[in-house]
Amino acid sequence: MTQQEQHQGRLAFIGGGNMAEAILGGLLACGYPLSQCVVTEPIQARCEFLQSKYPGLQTLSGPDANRLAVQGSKSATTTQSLIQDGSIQINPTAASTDFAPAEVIILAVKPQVLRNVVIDLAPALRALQPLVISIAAGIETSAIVRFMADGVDEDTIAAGSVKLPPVIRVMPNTPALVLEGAAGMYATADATAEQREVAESLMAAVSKQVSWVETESLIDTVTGISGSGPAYFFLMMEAMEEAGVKLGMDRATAKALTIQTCLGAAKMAQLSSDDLETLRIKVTSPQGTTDAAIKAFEAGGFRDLVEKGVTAADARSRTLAKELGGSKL
Ligand SMILES: O=C(O)[C@@H]1CCC=N1
Repeated sequence: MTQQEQHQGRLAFIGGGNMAEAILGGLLACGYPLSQCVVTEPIQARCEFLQSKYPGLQTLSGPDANRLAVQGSKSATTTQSLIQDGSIQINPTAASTDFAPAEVIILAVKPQVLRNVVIDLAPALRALQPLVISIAAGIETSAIVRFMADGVDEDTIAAGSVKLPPVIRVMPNTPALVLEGAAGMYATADATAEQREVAESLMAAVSKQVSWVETESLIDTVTGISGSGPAYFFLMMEAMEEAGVKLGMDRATAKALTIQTCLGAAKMAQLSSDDLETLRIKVTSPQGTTDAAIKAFEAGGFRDLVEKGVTAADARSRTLAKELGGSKL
């Protein structure tokens, strides 16, 4: 989807943390109209930070903030009375103080609070049918659908007289903060091709790699690879920096060489037509220095260890789904 074609509808971020900020920042950098965005965030200081970073951004706090962001306000008088009774705090200098209903909702709250947030929004979501995009780790679309159906009996849902909005689940990663994200996406069957495209174009603003998965359980694997993955590379870089220091190098030099090596290797891997193994072999002269290092890594079970790490993250994502999306909650 080109920038001209990019969806520019009313967008509500529910939660204004790091990932919401990354996605918002990327969209604004791509020309998404600021006046079409609203961010809800319970911490007032965080709202002020976002307002100063993105002048004119509409932020909402207070008990009615999420509902107002999703369903809009019937009139300026209604908004005024919500402000007066303390139900919401708005940015009065925002580019837009008109609260039209949102077409796309990005659920960017912590997984632990997602259930209550969605249940609170359920009537508005059912009435307005926005596209719902969740970036919460470990919460399955079926749980989100169940939260959206809160208060409606199963027979009514099954009969189709109450419709639930489609849900697209995304696992982004923190390099989105520097527009270098990698994201995995999964859509429920009722999401249309156009809605998938809208979600993809929003995520592509901050992610160089966007991959759809056909089964939702693969989102747990995306979490194990790219969601948690930046931390694995940071760990590897920490260890390399430390090794350099132990061998007598100053920390700043060891750090700078490590970071550039990581970046350079990633760029080669991305641009080269060689596979990863071939690239490794090309650096490794027989009986040379790299050969010595690789043998030490292999002897220490490096590949097994990496597999164990990725598998542990994947398993934790599945457990979170049970803990946070379970019907008991
Ligand atoms: O560690 C976590 O739970 C989240 C999910 C992926 C990255 N961070």
